[in-house]
Amino acid sequence: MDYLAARLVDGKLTGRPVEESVDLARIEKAVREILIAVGEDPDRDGLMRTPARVARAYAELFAGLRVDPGQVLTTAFEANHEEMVLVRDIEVMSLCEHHLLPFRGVAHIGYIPGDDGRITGLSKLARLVEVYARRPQVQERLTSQIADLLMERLQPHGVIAVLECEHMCMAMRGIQKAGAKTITSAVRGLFKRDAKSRAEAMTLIMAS
Ligand SMILES: Nc1nc2c(ncn2[C@@H]2O[C@H](COP(=O)(O)OP(=O)(O)OP(=O)(O)O)[C@@H](O)[C@H]2O)c(=O)[nH]1
Ligand SMILES: [Zn+2]
Repeated sequence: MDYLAARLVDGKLTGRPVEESVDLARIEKAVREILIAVGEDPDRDGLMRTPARVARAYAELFAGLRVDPGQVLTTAFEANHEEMVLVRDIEVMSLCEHHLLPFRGVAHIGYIPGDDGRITGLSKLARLVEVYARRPQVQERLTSQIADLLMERLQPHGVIAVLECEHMCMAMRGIQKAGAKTITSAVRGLFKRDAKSRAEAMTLIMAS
């Protein structure tokens, strides 16, 4: 099942399409207005169905607003693993909340399991990124939300989240600097207290 075309209810994915929970008609109306405002003819052939398409696209792109991120981390295993777990290069695609233009790049997420050795499924880290990324975002908040939820739900010794993204609002418009990468990090627990652990994680993250 396509995760983004579904909703999490009580920790289970339901087949309910995200379209059901956004006001498609209202988005359509707004997009039609935008087309008129920029000097286009919303009734010409190529644009006739655009407001409806954009509405469906937004329903998908903002699907994370209607998903409880905590539900993503319900699967945890007792593994007695006490060393760092790090998943690198998780694809990130989001929309900046200032311009509603995309920013994209990668996330690297690491954690050191807590005393109970509890770990989560690796895919859950990517799902967590997805839930928070599919909302109007700023990269800093996206980064800290990921770290904070992992700390809260997994109760590990520490979490580190590093995101490297390119923002289309800096590339396509405004200052027009394509290729500039923004790197944000959120360190929690042991990674914050212990420079050696943090350096070890950063070395693994930055290794190509
Ligand atoms: N900190 C942060 N800034 C962001 C992010 N995404 C976009 N921005 C910035 O948000 C700022 C909004 O600035 P404003 O001056 O209010 O808007 P603007 O006139 O469109 O700004 P310019 O992009 O400089 O033309 C810009 O500097 C963007 O580069 C993000 O994820 N984090
Ligand atoms: Zn922006």
